[in-house]
Amino acid sequence: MEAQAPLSLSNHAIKELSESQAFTSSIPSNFHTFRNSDEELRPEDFINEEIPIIDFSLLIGGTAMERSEVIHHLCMACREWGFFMVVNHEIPKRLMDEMLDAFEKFFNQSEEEKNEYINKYALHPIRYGTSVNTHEDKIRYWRDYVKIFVNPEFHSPVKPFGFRNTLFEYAASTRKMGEELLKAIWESLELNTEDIEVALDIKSCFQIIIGNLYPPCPQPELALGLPPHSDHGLLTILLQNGINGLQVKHNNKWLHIKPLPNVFIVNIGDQMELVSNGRYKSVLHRAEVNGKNTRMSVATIIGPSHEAIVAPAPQLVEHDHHLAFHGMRFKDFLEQQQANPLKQRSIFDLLRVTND
Ligand SMILES: O=C(O)CCC(=O)C(=O)O
Ligand SMILES: [Fe+2]
Repeated sequence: MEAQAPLSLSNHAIKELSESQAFTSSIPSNFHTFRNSDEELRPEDFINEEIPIIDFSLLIGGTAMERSEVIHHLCMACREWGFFMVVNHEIPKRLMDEMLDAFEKFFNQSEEEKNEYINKYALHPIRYGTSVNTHEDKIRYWRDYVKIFVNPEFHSPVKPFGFRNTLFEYAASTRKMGEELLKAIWESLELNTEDIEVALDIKSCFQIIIGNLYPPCPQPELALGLPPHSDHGLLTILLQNGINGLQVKHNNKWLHIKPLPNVFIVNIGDQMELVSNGRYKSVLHRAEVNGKNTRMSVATIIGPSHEAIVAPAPQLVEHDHHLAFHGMRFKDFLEQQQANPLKQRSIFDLLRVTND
């Protein structure tokens, strides 16, 4: 089948493109992504049974013994996997559904309404767009998104009706869960819990909520929704609408992660790898698209405060006799990461301490 010519419009929503029927059988050539044949997955590469499961209720309401078992399990999950599933969390199913529904209504607005939030500046508090970084990327991705900063200052689009209230409640609930998980992860590194505030200024944590929309794609084997990347923060809490698409790299192999009802996937981000002196790995992941269904995800990224200079915890450096990374002010890290094309982990790799 002949490929369509590259699509030159700089910000053309994938949703409208998918619905326009302009590309019913083949997609524009600038959406073609390169994948090695060993990166192709087989259906049997679903591995949910093996992914570590963290029972949140035991972390906050269990006996001392139960809590310490969960923390032990978290240590293994963060070191060997970089991600885990969270079950028995306190976020109501009703709120999870309402959040997905609110984002769906956001994307269902007219292009004119959504385009109000197109913004070039990487740290603008509300940014709607397509692909990853429309102005920088040569390859385009089959994804529309809206990124909203919700803490320490809360922002929200005014429309659609009810979006703001749902976002506010969802942001507060995921932040609470994120803070509990962060404290537990800190403990799993055998660091003093009081030091977490000094190191990361969690009270003013920088929290972003990203709504991702991946409409049906006529050639899903050629396109990607999101290329391989790691997340910039400390933790990402991912909610999905029940459609497959998330893949993570584990032991050098891409694996499918099936979305399960009422379960969050949590992954370690770059700042956690940094502060843990490289003990905990910020995992590479990507999003596939499919030919039939619209996939949606809501990623909540919890980071340190903008002003925190994030560096490996001194106790870990001393214990390991090795400094794995240079420190950097989180805001500077973000500015660079968000303004550049998403190339695996390029900004993060610049902070790695090398011996030459
Ligand atoms: O849609 C997904 O499953 C992944 C989303 C993601 O990785 C992100 O927004 O950073
Ligand atoms: Fe991500």
